[in-house]
Amino acid sequence: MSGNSFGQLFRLTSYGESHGAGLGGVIDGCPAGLSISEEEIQQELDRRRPGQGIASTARKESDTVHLLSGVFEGKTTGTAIGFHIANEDQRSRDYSTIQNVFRPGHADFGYDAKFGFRDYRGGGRSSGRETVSRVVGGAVAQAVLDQYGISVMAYTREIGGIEAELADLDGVQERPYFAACDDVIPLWEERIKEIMAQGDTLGGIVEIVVTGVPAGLGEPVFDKLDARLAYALMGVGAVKGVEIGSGFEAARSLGSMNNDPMTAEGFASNSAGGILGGISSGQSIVARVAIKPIPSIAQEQQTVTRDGEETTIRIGGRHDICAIPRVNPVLRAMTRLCLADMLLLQRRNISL
Ligand SMILES: Cc1cc2nc3c(=O)[nH]c(=O)nc-3n(C[C@H](O)[C@H](O)[C@H](O)COP(=O)(O)O)c2cc1C
Ligand SMILES: C=C(O[C@@H]1CC(C(=O)O)=C[C@@H](OP(=O)(O)O)[C@H]1O)C(=O)O
Repeated sequence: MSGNSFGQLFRLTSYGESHGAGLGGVIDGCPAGLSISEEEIQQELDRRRPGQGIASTARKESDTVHLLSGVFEGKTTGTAIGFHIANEDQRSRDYSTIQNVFRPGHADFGYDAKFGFRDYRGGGRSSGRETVSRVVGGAVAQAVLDQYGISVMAYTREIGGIEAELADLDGVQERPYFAACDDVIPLWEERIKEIMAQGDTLGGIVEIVVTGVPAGLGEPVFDKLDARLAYALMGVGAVKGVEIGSGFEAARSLGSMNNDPMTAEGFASNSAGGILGGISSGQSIVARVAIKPIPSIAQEQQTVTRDGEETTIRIGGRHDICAIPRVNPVLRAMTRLCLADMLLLQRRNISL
């Protein structure tokens, strides 16, 4: 266990740091003969790319993916798929201000406690930039999901406590709210600008909806589909909570309200979020992900040095105001990776 890989049969191993030469990965276990379009992978990367939209870091990267192996004439060959994304705008400067000081809310203290050493050029390995590799992995995983007609949406439900009106969302097939950098709704835009002017940052809630998952996918114990999905999503930086279906609201509900009545036409509601007993019910899978405010704020904060001396820090550099919406394609990618892996595990045991 190195902590750099995700998945059992469909496995992504990633490498790279925010201010190193670049980032990339190897995808193992992808079946042969699946159509892969480099343009589609790039489109997904473009949704996560820094330097676009009001909530984004000013760092400019093209995030151009180079497929190195495992794809020939547009199809997977069944061998390892290697890919690389070069860093182009590191502008690695003098990081001495954070070299020996822990940034509150960031990964510095934890990394130092574990390794006794860290790459202090920006976020290093803990930077949100690490998520480029997940987006490529997820785009390839979608080729497995395409065989089943499964699609995964990730869109914003809430920014800084302001909810998207449900009326806006109901009945809309594509739910684009702040799923890309330029479709922010006015109330959120206002809030982001206001908070940015205060040198502060924001969090929010992203909802994931998966359609087309056949009933019967998952495992009855330990590797339950909901457990694996929560694991996949919690492994993304800045994620502090995952709920499936009615989630935490279920704790305040009643059995008579929370149960999904069953009719000859199917389930009458979806409090379960599409998963019963760790196995898909055939309904849409619904998960909500809580994203914390970006830890790097422009205000002065209380902290300590690596020697334990009290000090203050004001963080400079190029930072997001909110990880949303750049995190949305990352969460979609993790959902895709999780489902592709579960489908291959299931295919090995039972035909679906
Ligand atoms: C897409 C994305 C972008 C992020 N951008 C920033 C950023 O610009 N500045 C920052 O301090 N943290 C940013 N974060 C959050 C940190 O990476 C994260 O809080 C840190 O690694 C600590 O991990 P934790 O929050 O899961 O404990 C970003 C995270 C993601 C997923
Ligand atoms: C560059 C990206 O976002 C970065 C995410 C990030 C962090 O701490 O998570 C901090 C900033 O970069 P640095 O590592 O230089 O401090 C952001 O600019 C990206 O996502 O591509």
